[in-house]
Amino acid sequence: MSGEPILCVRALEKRYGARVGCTDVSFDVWSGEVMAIVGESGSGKTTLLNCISGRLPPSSGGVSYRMRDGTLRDLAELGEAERRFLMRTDWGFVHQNPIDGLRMRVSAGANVGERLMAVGERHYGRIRGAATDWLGRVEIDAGRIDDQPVSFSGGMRQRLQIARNLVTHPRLVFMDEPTGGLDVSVQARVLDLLRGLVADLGLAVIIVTHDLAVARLLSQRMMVMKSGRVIEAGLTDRVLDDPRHAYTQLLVASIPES
Ligand SMILES: Nc1ncnc2c1ncn2[C@@H]1O[C@H](COP(=O)(O)OP(=O)(O)OP(=O)(O)O)[C@@H](O)[C@H]1O
Repeated sequence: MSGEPILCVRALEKRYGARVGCTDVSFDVWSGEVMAIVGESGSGKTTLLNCISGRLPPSSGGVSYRMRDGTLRDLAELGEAERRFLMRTDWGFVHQNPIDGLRMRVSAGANVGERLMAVGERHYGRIRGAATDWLGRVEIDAGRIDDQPVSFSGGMRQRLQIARNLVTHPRLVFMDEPTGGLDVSVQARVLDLLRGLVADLGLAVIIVTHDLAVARLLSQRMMVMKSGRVIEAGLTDRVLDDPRHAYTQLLVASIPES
């Protein structure tokens, strides 16, 4: 983590009519760091993630992203084609439910290969080779390359969704409760895998989770949200070991002893 931030969020607010989704949120993210956004249901995590990933227009405030050429661009000023290109190439989005991030009726290999084709790769052998390589990296047997994800377990589907996102070497990946829908034993394996890949690839990651154990395992920094606001932010170990805000203390105290 060095140099200039890859993402800058300033005074971001999203309202749904009179209801506040999130408000007064400002932070930066650097390459190679994982930032967790934690908080209870309804605290505004998903709203914030959707605003900063360009999926939802903020009511006010802004988000800027550092392009590969080093320029910092205001997302609101990008054209639709530029925004779509970013989403296909530089960014990834891992959904809680793999069904939202995969095409369930095309093969696993095509799910991975499709993202490569979207960035201009046309050579069948190279696409197949990259898909095989990525299935291996997410610990899916290469023999399943022609199977559709409908025949996969929940954990395999999630690992396939991760491969589909990472094959284009994105620089920034958004994750919305990536292990939320999985059994505990399966969660551990997916978390382990994510941790290794994020470190290997030097990705910037913004991950939404209500699970402080997931934040502890994956993130270096975290933000705690309550009623749409960030009430505490800092290094993950500091926030979890020495929470300053009464609400964070409550959240930390409610983690079951293992
Ligand atoms: N489409 C919507 N229309 C109206 N209000 C909404 C909408 N989406 C979210 N909200 C409200 O905005 C606030 C923040 O919700 P949000 O879904 O961002 O929280 P969250 O922390 O992600 O919760 P969860 O973990 O349950 O998804 C809540 O009060 C919610 O009711």
